[in-house]
Amino acid sequence: MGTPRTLYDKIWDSHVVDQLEDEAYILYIDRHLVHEVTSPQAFEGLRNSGRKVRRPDATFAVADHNVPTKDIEKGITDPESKLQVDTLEANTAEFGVPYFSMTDDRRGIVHIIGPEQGLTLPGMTIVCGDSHTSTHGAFGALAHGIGTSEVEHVLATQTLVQEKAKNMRVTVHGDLPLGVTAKDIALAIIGKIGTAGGTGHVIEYAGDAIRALSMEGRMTLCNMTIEAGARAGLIAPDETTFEYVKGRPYAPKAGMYEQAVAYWKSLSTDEGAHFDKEVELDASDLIPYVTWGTSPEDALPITGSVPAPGDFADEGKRGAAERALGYMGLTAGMKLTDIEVDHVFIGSCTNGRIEDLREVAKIVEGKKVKETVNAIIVPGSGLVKIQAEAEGLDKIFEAAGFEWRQPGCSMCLAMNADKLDEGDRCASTSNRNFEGRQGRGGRTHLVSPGMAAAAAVTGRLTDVRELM
Ligand SMILES: CC(C)[C@H](C(=O)O)[C@@H](O)C(=O)O
Ligand code: SF4
Repeated sequence: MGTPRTLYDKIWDSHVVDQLEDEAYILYIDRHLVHEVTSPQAFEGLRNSGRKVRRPDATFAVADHNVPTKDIEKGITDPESKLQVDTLEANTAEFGVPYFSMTDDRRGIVHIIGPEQGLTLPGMTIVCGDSHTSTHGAFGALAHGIGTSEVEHVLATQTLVQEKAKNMRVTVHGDLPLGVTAKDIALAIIGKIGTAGGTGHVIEYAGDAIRALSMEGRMTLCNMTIEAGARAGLIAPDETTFEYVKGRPYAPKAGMYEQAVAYWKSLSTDEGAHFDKEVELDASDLIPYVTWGTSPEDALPITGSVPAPGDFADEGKRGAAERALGYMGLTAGMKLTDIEVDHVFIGSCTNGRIEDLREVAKIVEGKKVKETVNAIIVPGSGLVKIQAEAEGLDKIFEAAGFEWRQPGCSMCLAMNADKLDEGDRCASTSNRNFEGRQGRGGRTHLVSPGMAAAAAVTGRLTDVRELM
């Protein structure tokens, strides 16, 4: 028996190809996901040096950030967006990289289609030129974002130079109360440890509340791990994971699947393995969360009030709070439930999956979106859209007054036509509430899908439990 190892240690050890000097290692990459924003210079670099893509079969591309969510049949009108998507299409054709085009039903946000297609599997190393690659850690894969020069390196060599991160464990005990979701767990954790709380670490999530989460919920939680500053998030694979993966287009087929499961079962942290940092939470203490400021750590239970700068002991935090209150147009002390919204955005790689849409449908069925609110629902992929329509969810949404769109990143970061205007206030199921994130001067409150649905109906931030 060797030293007990964490799940992160195990995946790391099985992918180290070589050690360079100091702390730098060459890590083998099993899956490389590519989108249009961070890949153009990488392909250009390959072309300039006359290199090929080393493993096109381990690479997969899709356009998501710049795609319109309306009238996609008419193509992209914005010239910059069109150029980026056309460039990805041309590069994938030239280098032989598999690609779902803008008219393919299987397209969507890269972090939604990876799992959906079975491209994301337990024990893998997965990278993408995108910070929310942490999403795939929900499968017990070591998954993280990389920069464009690293995208080129991985395309050329199928390896990445990395330093090993430290181990951190976040344990969530107990059962989640009614109306509380994975999104609330994520916001509660970031509210507690801050956006630098995970810096230099890979976070493994453990505990009964995590085990009870669906794959969708686990993806939501791992997605937001990057907002806690960590390199990656991990959840050990279990029966929930194996069931989800089974039968997916790129997953191991019968025979191979059983062998794979036998291996995946070894992917958990050994008893007594060392964690450099431990955080514990009790799920039964949680209620629905919302952010009031311009950082994901500005998260509070919906029953709370907007804080005053003086509430923060740290001088830097006081200054940040003052600026955030100004930008958000909020007064210290006001109740969070008195904040009125004029937009609701439901979608993104955080909460654009089928389970999220079912949650929304449950809340809004038979109700109306408040007339002052502009509410859009953007499925995370074409397959999520098809599934939702097969279940009649689109009819429920449209009857309530939501706009039902085509898949893409959309108003999560406003690289396409879906944007907030100056001063607009939005309850959003996405992951970032930075200044200008959803459009210049736009104000974002991060919430779960149920909370977004509740805000759409009442026109203000609302405790979803009142509508259940
Ligand atoms: C455009 C892309 C590089 C970016 C990221 O890395 O996360 C985007 O997806 C985001 O969510 O801000
Ligand atoms: S949905 Fe948002 S967070 Fe996710 S990849 Fe797209 S822009 Fe980034």
